[in-house]
Amino acid sequence: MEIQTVQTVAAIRPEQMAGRTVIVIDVLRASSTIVTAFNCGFASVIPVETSEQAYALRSSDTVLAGERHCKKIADFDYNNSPAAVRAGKHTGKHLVLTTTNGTRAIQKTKKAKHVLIGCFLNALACIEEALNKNCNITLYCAGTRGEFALEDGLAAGLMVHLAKKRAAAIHTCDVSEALEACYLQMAPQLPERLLTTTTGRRLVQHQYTEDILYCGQIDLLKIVPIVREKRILSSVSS
Ligand SMILES: O=C(O)[C@H](CS(=O)(=O)O)OP(=O)(O)O
Repeated sequence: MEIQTVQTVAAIRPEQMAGRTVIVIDVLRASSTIVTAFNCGFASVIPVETSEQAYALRSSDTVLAGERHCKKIADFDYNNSPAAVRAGKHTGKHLVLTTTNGTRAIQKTKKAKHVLIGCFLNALACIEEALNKNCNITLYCAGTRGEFALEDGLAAGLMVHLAKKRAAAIHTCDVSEALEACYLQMAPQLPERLLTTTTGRRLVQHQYTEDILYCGQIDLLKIVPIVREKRILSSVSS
C-alpha cells in the first residue's frame, strides 16, 4: 500500500484520485466543522459551491453554514465555524456547507474510490478507516486560496506517522516524508502553533481564535465523515 500527499487543490492529478482512498484535509476549518457537525447530531452534511445553491436547499430540516473571506454569509445560520456549530443541538438535521477551499476540494474528488474527511480532531480514526479500505491513499490538502496551508500539511504528516506505525511496509512519497518530519518537530507546540499559519493569522484577525485552538486538538473524536454521492455521512470507528 502507498500514501501520497497532495499540497493544494490545483496540484491534484487524476491518477492521485482514481481507484484510491482520498482524505480531504482542511483543518481551518471545513474538515473540522464537518467532523464536529456529526458530533453535534447532524445526520448529513451537504457541501455546495455557491451561496445560491445553499439558499435553494433551505428548509425546516436544514441549517446553512459557510463563509466568504472568513465572514459568515448573509442570512446563513452559522459561519464555517466548529465553535458555532457545536453551540447547538441539531439531531437529525442536515448541514448545508459552503466554504472557500474545503468544499471546493471535496467537489473535485468525484473520481476517487472512497472519499473521507480528515483533520486533527479525527486523525487516528480517519487514517485507520482509510487503511481498512485496502486501497492506496491520497492525503489531499485543501490549502488556502490556491496556496499550501501549513496546518493541512501538519495533519497530513500526523496521518503519515500513524499509518507507518500501523503498517510498517507502507510506501510514502517525499512530500509525505517531509510533512511527517515537520509534524514531529512541531507537535509539542500544537495547537498554539496554528495561530501563526497564514489561515490562522487571518482567522485570529476575525476573532476566531477559539476555532483554531479547538481545531488543533488531536484525536478528540472517532467520527469519520465519508462522501456518498452529493452528501457526507458519518461512520464512527470502534
Ligand atoms: O474560513 C475558513 O475557515 C476558510 C477561509 S480561508 O482559508 O481563510 O480563505 O475556509 P476553508 O474552506 O475552511 O479553508
